[in-house]
Amino acid sequence: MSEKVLITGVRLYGEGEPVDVLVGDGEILEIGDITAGEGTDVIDGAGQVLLPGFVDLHTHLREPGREDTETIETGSAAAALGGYTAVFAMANTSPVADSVVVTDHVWRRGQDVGIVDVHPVGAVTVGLEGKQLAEMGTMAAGVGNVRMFSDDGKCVDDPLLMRRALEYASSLGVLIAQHAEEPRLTVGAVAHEGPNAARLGLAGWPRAAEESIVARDALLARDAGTRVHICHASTAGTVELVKWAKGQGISITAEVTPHHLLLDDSRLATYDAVNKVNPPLRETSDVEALRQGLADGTIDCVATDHAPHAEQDKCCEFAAARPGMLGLETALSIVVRTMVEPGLIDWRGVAKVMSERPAEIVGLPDQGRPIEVGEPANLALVDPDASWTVTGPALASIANNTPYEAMTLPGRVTATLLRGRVTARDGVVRSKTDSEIGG
Ligand SMILES: NC(=O)N[C@@H](CC(=O)O)C(=O)O
Ligand SMILES: [Zn+2]
Ligand SMILES: [Zn+2]
Repeated sequence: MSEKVLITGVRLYGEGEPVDVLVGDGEILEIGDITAGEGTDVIDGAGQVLLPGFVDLHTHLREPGREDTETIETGSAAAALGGYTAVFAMANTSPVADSVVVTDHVWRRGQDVGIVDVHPVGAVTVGLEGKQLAEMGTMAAGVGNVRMFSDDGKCVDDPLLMRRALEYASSLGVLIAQHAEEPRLTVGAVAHEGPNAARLGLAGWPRAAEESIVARDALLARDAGTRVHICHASTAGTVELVKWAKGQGISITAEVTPHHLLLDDSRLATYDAVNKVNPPLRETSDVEALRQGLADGTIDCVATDHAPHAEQDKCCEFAAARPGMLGLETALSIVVRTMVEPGLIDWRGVAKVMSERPAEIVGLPDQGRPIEVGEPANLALVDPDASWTVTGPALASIANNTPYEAMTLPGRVTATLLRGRVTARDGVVRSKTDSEIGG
């Protein structure tokens, strides 16, 4: 019944001789020298690299509540165009995803759209208020099968509450992801605390606000015997602390965003709030440490922290603007620029940090799988030699707040397959009903 797709002359993980890959019934059926059968959809993979579909542990889709900036549908389109086959939608929506009603809605809506698996992230605390634990067990037991909990946007700063959350997570077998920001150290803060912020007269967000929570949570995870996941690591000190904790045998994982791998706080000189993000863009020494940490495995994976914001929430005074930037469609290209081009990782490494490790961290059995016969056909096809120029309005997201406006970036996702179905191809999204979305 389902259509077969044949990707011809492609190099798996960018390695070895080109092969043909036949996909059908949601699986990889055959790898080798294959002649297309009648009715088979053929994708010319010559010169291209085949990778497992990407998994984003950190996405903001804004539905419910801010559908003027992104919906599950438009965010799914952006994800498919970016090579993603699964994304985790953070809980800081309105209403907050702190109940099974909301988390199940997000899952169902994602499945209805059907172009990427949208996994709901449940809130750790009711209303993200940091006072009372949300009903994690009920959310985990829902249709949405919530396996990650986070108050992202806010830090679970109360150490006792964080300790309890980790204990519950342990018995439920779910992951707690922490937005590490000691709020007492970031009152009014809008930019990385350093010479640039001082010169520009912007209130500083010190590295210690992040690092003190990372250190504390590593110790809490040690005592609870549970894993803690650190969202959007942004400082050299965080890399050192995660390395230390792993060395102690503590169960800790960490992600880095594409923007923290590329950009630094020298961008703030224009006062353009497109560069405002939490945690803030840091210094070149931090960028370098994050790249090294990702290359050596201290930092486990790349996560976009895709954060759409409306024009009126960005085009205002720097201090008043909302933090966050788009990331789904540009992530692969930024990883190519910051990690592949300088020789820090190869395509096998891209598969690891954008697909395999995130799938493992959160326990998704059908994602980040090897490209082998019998495995689920969740795939991203990448043209390593392509380059493209980013413009906000051309992205599938409703919001336009990309920090890469007018930049020409290397590497482009040319096709994405979710369970054997082509969800994006040559910049066009294919919904379940084959109508076009976004663009
Ligand atoms: N990263 C951001 O600057 N903003 C995120 C929240 C968050 O990830 O902390 C958002 O929801 O807009
Ligand atoms: Zn955050
Ligand atoms: Zn976030």
